[in-house]
Formats: sequence, C-alpha cells, structure tokens
Amino acid sequence: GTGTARAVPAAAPGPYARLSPIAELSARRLATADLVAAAKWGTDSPADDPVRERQVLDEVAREAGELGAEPAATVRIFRDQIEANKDVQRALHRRWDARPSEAPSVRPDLAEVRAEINRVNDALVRAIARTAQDRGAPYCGGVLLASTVVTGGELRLDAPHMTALHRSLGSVCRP
Ligand SMILES: C=C(O[C@@H]1C=C(C(=O)O)C=C[C@H]1O)C(=O)O
Repeated sequence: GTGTARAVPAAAPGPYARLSPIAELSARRLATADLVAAAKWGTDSPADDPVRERQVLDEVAREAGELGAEPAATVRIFRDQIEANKDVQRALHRRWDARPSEAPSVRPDLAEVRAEINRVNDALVRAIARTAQDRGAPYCGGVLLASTVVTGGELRLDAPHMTALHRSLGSVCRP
C-alpha cells in the first residue's frame, strides 16, 4: 500500500550477538592452526614459538590499551587462544605421524599464515573490548557455551578442534 513508512527501531543486539563473535573469531583463529601445523610439518620448527607468542601478547595488550579496554584480561584470553592453537598443531602432527598418507603435501608460508592470524587477533581484541560488561555477567558462561556449540556445529569441527575451541575460550568470562 501507500502507507506512511514508519521507522521500526532495530532490536539492540543482545548478549548472544555480542558474545558469539568471540567464539566465531576463536574458531577462525583455530582454523589457522591447521595451516601452521602444515607449515611446520617436516621442518625443525616445533609447535611452540615463545618469541612469536611474546609479540602476539605485547601487540594485543597494546591494542586493548589503545581501545581503552582491559590489557590484562585481553592477554589472559590470548594465552588460552595460543595454547589451544598449539593443541591443534600437536594433534595434527600426531595424526600425520601415525598416518603419513594424511599429511599435507604442500607447505604453506608461515609468514602469510601469521598475517591472517594478526588480522583475526585485531578483530578478536575489538570483540573482547566490546564485551567488558557481558564477560562479568552471570549469563556469560552459558551464552558463550551456546555460541561455542553452534559455531562448532556450523563449521563441523572434529573432536580435537572442538576441544581446542572450548579451551581457547576458558578465560573469556570473569569468575
Ligand atoms: C601459531 C603459531 O604457533 C604457536 C601459536 C601461536 C599463536 O597462537 O599465536 C604463536 C606461536 C606459537 O607458539 C605460530 O608459530 O605462529
């Protein structure tokens, strides 16, 4: 009809819409572990790279500070992100040791993979900064767990990736 257009206010995003990007970005970050594992497979480089870890943690602390967010909480969350990433790398290396036919035949460029990780880190720092209140709310754990399960299902994560995704989010909600 020709009725007068009325502006319908968009619903404000609720806790799920605010917290689920953290689970989604963590899953995207974890997907890079497959590429990192492939980049390191058949080389002398172990899953751990403490120098690179320090750079990541310093950078996310700096970004959080710039955003007026919480550097210490952000670093705590990223420590779990890093541990989860190494869990996946090690799980894949064990799988490829046991079944060499499943090992990757191409070696990704680690510098390119780290550039992708840096982009995800940026987005994740911002998502964390936007959820200061949600992360301390009583609903945080339940909402985050729901979004973890949904994200894992959508991406059809296997058991090691699902376990790692869960681990990567262990410090998001404040006790
Ligand atoms: C992802 C890598 O492997 C490990 C995990 C890191 C991370 O999650 O940021 C950083 C360094 C490594 O300990 C890497 O070497 O880049």
